[in-house]
Amino acid sequence: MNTHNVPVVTVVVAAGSGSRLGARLPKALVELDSVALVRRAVDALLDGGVSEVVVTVPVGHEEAFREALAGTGSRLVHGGATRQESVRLGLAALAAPDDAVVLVHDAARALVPPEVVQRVTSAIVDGADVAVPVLPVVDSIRSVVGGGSEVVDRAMLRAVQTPQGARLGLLREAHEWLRRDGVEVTDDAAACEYRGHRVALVPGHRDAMKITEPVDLVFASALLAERKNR
Ligand SMILES: Nc1ccn([C@@H]2O[C@H](COP(=O)(O)OP(=O)(O)OP(=O)(O)O)[C@@H](O)[C@H]2O)c(=O)n1
Ligand SMILES: C[C@](O)(CO)[C@H](O)COP(=O)(O)O
Repeated sequence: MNTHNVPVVTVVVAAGSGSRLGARLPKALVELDSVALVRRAVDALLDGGVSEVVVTVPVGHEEAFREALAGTGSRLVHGGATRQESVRLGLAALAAPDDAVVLVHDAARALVPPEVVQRVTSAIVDGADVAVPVLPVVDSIRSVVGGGSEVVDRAMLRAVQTPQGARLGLLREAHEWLRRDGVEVTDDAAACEYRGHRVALVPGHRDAMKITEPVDLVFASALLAERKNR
């Protein structure tokens, strides 16, 4: 439920092919325990309090997405050639006012818990320009330099998840600037940072892992089974 006095809206980017997953279908339509990843992602955002949902979809799969999202009130728009382009097209399709909180979420992070959605929303309502959920890095990290490598202090590193939040007007403007300048970034926090905005970090969650390779579906299925015992 949204307890804030501004609308909270979302773009769920689902237009990728999922080449690393290697399924017959676009990745967002692949089912996890009989429910499409995109449906799980949209349901989690609705549980977290969003009121308007735009989903970017690949050309040629509109009907399958419509079926997967039946009853959610989602609007579908075609995505672009990159995630960044899909986000820009999705933002353009939202009807909410510029001061609405917008959350951009990867359909591939299908198991994001609603409390992460709420944390990101609250950070924006409380005044952050941009908010992203993060987790500490658990592996030792090396940076490849010249012919060798060197240790990086992992205490300083965080792995970034979605949803990423901002005010709708601010995020639209950031993406327009990237397009005008021909700059590619990997996420929406970096898009806002390009325009000089400050990024706030909130705690992410292991369940918001990005389903990328076939083994990730096995992990995700195990997480779902474990959730029933929580
Ligand atoms: N042109 C694109 C590319 C990606 N995405 C979305 O961005 C999210 C993160 O991308 P990723 O998980 O890397 O998905 P794919 O690009 O589909 O994967 P791959 O690189 O394995 O092809 C996904 O929900 C994906 O559907 C999108 O909407 N439009
Ligand atoms: C947005 C993201 O999921 C944050 O970790 C990530 O940057 C997407 O990158 P990808 O290369 O499109 O998977």
